Amino acid sequence: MAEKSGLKHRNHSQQNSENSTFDEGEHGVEDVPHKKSPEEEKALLSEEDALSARPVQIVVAHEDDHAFELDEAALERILLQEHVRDLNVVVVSVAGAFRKGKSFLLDFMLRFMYNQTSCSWLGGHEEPLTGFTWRGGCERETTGILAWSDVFVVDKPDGSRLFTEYGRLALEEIYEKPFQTLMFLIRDWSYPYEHPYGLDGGKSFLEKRLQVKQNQHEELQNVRKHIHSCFSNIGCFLLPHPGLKVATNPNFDGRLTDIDDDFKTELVKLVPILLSPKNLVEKEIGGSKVTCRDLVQYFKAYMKIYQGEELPHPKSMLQATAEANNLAAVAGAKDIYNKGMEQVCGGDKPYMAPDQLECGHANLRQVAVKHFRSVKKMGGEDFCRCYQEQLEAELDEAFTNFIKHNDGKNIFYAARTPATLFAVMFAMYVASLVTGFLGINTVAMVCNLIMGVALAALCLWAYVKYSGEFREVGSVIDQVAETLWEQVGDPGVEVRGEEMPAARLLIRLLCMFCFSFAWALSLTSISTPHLPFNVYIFFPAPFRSFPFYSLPFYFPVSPHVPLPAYSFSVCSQTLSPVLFLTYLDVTECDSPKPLFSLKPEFPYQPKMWFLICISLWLNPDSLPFPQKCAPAT
Ligand SMILES: Nc1nc2c(ncn2[C@@H]2O[C@H](COP(=O)(O)OP(=O)(O)OP(=O)(O)O)[C@@H](O)[C@H]2O)c(=O)[nH]1
Repeated sequence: MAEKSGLKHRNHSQQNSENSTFDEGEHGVEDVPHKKSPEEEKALLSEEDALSARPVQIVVAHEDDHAFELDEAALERILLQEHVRDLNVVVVSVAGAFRKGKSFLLDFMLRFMYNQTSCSWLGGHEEPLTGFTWRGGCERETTGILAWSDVFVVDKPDGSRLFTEYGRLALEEIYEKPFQTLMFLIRDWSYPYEHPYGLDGGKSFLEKRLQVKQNQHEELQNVRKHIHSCFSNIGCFLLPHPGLKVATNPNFDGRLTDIDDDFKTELVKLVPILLSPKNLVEKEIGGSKVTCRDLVQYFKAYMKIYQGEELPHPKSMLQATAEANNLAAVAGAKDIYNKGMEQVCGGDKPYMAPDQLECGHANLRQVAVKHFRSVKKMGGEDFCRCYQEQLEAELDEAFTNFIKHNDGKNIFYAARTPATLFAVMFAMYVASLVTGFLGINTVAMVCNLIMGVALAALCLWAYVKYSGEFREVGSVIDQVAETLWEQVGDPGVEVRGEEMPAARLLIRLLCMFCFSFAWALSLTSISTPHLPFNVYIFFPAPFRSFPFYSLPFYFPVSPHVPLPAYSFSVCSQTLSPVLFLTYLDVTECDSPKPLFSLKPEFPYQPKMWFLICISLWLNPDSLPFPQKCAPAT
């Protein structure tokens, strides 16, 4: 294979090399996919487009280690453009040994594609030839494979009834032939008196050359016998010599005035034979038309088998074709699924219920798999089943991304991380209080430490969300919180006969804590200053007149008595979650005080009431309703 490099420029510094012929050879392949749709035809045909378009290196040849590398991104930029990727592709390749004038010919083909509606597509007499880089001299110019960056969109005529009928009858035959059209182009043809220039002369010449003779080497005989069974259509074109200026003048830049008339006359016949819409042949592999998107898969598959030092075995080529064939069907089916899902829950669609999303996924998955199965593929049933499994796995993976995307639109989902971190902080706070109270200071310290870490994580997370920086750190925090949520959420905890995940319970408790704390702060307190430390017990307003108010607070408050001993519920069973906050202030008193005093100490706290509102909103059924309360005696 060979070559095209550099952008649109030309090097005329070297002289043209010795005469050579166009033929199929082991060197040089340059591919130009072609297409057209009516709306875009005009735009595409404009000269401006031609100026912005350029050759793109899609296969890079590493000459040192004799390896080829596919530039997937470059190929995808060309073939996966929105307006062409699903259209059937026509591939026009010019292959031949180096220095044979492939780029030169391709540049005339480009002129035709950009100006095919005009009869003077060949160009101005003094106009230098541009497009693929070409030059004179004996050193090779192009390496690897280049493709033209513009994909031409062409409306193929339907053809006459006869043509379709022929196509139908020939279908079976075409299916069996792996390749479509092969055109031998013989340049510098010097014997027009034996075989005239052009297609007819080429045909008679080729027939003679492809005759099988007994005295030929067996291998030559085999090539001649098999070539017709490989290609649906074989042709030959005899092109005259372009003239001495083309071949020997180092300053020749492709202008028509320097090219012989005979050559130009035949060129004007040759290019439309190859490129006029009615002559274009859509690429078919295994009997199915290949789209631009499929072509990407074929490139990838074939490049894999060309990695080795040796030419690939025909069997591995067939396998690569079957592989690419299936991969192309997978890509097509995935595209159907993705487009469908975009309609269902795309970026501009609002959050949707998970079960509806699941339902949409199930339907589209079925459609995609059906499409995959309906596409004609090579490799047999077992081979195809592997790819169907791959497709199903990829669709399921895509679905998990759609779920994430959908969840991202749910503001409550977004609040999961801070809620989890907040719950951790709260749990650690309570644990440190209890363990500290019990004198297990090491554990209390660890709990405090975890609380500090959770707080730091919460602040960091808030910063990441606000600034959009350190997103990786943010996603790690999200992941840890998610895991915690799932881990804690898994084991169900029964609360009032209701199965409740532990995470939800934790949040519920948190709400209750906020509520009670806020409530208590705004109410009456009792202090017990006769003790070595103050004890504040806050009662909600509705219970202010209850008899136990007058009880002497003579609790054996000591660091060895667990905190829950000081907490008590006065509500009936129906309102069990009512929580009275016992707040212990362990600062020592300076002087002896009366046994206890009853005084409204805390001013009204607006912020706390705000918290109550939030608690109510988040979890209304966990809140106490004092008016219904039947206090315990
Ligand atoms: N004799 C002759 N020379 C030609 C013909 N067509 C092009 N040339 C000349 O051949 C030389 C090589 O042309 P290129 O188009 O660069 O050839 P290429 O096959 O692309 O070469 P590489 O990029 O090295 O593979 C140039 O000087 C052309 O002017 C032809 O039909 N006959």
